[in-house]
Amino acid sequence: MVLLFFCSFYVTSKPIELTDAVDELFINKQLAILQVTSDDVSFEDALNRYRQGEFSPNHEGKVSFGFTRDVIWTSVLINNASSIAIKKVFYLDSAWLDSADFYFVHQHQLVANLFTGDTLPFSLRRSQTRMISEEYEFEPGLTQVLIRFESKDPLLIPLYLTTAQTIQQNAELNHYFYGFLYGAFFILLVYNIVLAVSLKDSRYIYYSLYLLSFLSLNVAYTGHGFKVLWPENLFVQRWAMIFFLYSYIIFGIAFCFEFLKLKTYLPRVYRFSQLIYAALVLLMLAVFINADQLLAVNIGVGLTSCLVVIFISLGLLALKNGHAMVKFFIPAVFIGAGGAAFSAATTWGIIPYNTFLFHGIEIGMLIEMSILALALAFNLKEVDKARITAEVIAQYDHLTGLYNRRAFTINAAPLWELGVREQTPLSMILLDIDWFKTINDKYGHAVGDSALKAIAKTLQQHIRKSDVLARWGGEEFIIFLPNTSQQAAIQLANTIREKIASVAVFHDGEGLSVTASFGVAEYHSQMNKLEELIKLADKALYQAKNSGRNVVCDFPSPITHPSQPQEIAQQDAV
Ligand SMILES: Nc1nc2c(ncn2[C@@H]2O[C@H](COP(=O)(O)OP(=O)(O)OP(=O)(O)O)[C@@H](O)[C@H]2O)c(=O)[nH]1
Repeated sequence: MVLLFFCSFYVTSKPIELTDAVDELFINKQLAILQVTSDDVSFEDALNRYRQGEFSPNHEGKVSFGFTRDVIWTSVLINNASSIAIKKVFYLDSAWLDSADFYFVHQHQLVANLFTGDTLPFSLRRSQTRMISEEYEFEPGLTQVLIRFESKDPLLIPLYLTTAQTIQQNAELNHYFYGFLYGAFFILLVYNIVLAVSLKDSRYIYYSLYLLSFLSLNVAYTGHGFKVLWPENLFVQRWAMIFFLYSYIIFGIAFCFEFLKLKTYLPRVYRFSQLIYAALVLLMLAVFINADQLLAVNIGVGLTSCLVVIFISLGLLALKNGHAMVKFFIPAVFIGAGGAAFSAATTWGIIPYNTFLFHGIEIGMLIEMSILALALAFNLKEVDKARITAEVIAQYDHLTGLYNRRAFTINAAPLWELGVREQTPLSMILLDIDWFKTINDKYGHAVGDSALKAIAKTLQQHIRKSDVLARWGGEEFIIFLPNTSQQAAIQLANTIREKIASVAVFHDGEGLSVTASFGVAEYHSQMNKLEELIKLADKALYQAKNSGRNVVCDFPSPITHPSQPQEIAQQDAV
């Protein structure tokens, strides 16, 4: 019996020498494995089968056994060549195993059996590490450790022989890593929720939900949830990860559809979007009602691997149809969903397990989320630019490029207020092209437009930077002159009047002369509003029109000249 026992050690693997072992040793290669379909193989059966040589060596260090209802029995031999007991910890770099049951055989006796896993409330675990672990004190001599693994989640058993101190040191590094990761995700989340609320743009809402579901999924599958948020609740521990996995898929697709603006760029796919959402929600309901945890995770992880293909295909199609923002989307999802696909594939056992690949989803998603946030910020900049352009356009008259009536009021008001407060002279010139209807009727609207542009240019050339010039109406212009007396305004009006009359507007090679009539008014202390000054200038303009046109009339202050406007100069009209 003893001979058989030692022979079987020889067949499977060599013992791990504790006195030589480094602080943290990855021991999957030293495991001997028996995969059984029924879970009624007892410890004694497993030990017998080990002794009969039914366990196979795991020389390649296989970690992932994929989605299986099988039970995995593993055996590892530990030799303590010293004369004192040595404490070591079996540490699984996985947080979602249903059960990991350890049986310690020393000198042909079962000396300890320790059960752990997700089927126990977290508080009942002897070892309170986030990942599954079990501490044991190895007596001098050879100990065989048989471990039974079972899970309704992917069967992933990256097994380390380590020490409590090393776990503590690693935990600190982990705290930094997850502190950074969750901090970064949290900032992105808050930033996008604020944008979603303030801009009422559905893309930011779906982005926030996509981000939140990934964050929740990560909290669940890394074991943070079980350790901190629901340590007693086995039901939540069983279903939270699956729920968040499906939420991540559904909101990922919803965000993709919104970001790619399917309605505009891929209308054919858009027609099916409601159907796709409904199908995904129904699928989620079905897997929960069916209550088959393993099947649910299997389908979920499968869909996660498909997301990268769906995202990139739709992205390329949208790009082809002219959606410029996709230049951000494609690299982002390539990295993010690509990382998720690698994590899924390594979990599934399609590609060999590697801790970097397993955490690919976290790094990938962080990069993806940052690029997408950048894209949304870029979009914000574009929206802002468009808003500013619209605002600028709304201020100017498109034909002459001068301020319009609204912009005139906005720009003149503060100068008016300042002048009134400081009691400096303020003047207004209102001018109207003479016989403009006749010009339009006789030479056409295009010639009328050229006249308007030529006059606008003349006006611009004669005013000061501090004056406010605008197109007041159809063929009317207005100039507000701060710090200008009526006398100076009249002088300027006459200069402009003469200049307008001398500027030729061409029609079929023939130059036409255009004239304008001017009304000038000055602020006086009984005025309260800018409009009152404009009204006076308008009265003076009316007088100018009645006085034969191509003249400047002023409206003297009622204090010195109580009633009639005065004609200053007159020339023949067109
Ligand atoms: N070409 C052109 N014509 C315009 C524009 N805006 C207004 N008008 C024309 O300007 C003309 C103004 O005519 P009226 O108000 O009768 O004035 P008027 O012919 O200049 O006569 P008086 O002002 O009394 O000298 C109308 O025929 C309008 O159609 C424009 O942007 N372009």
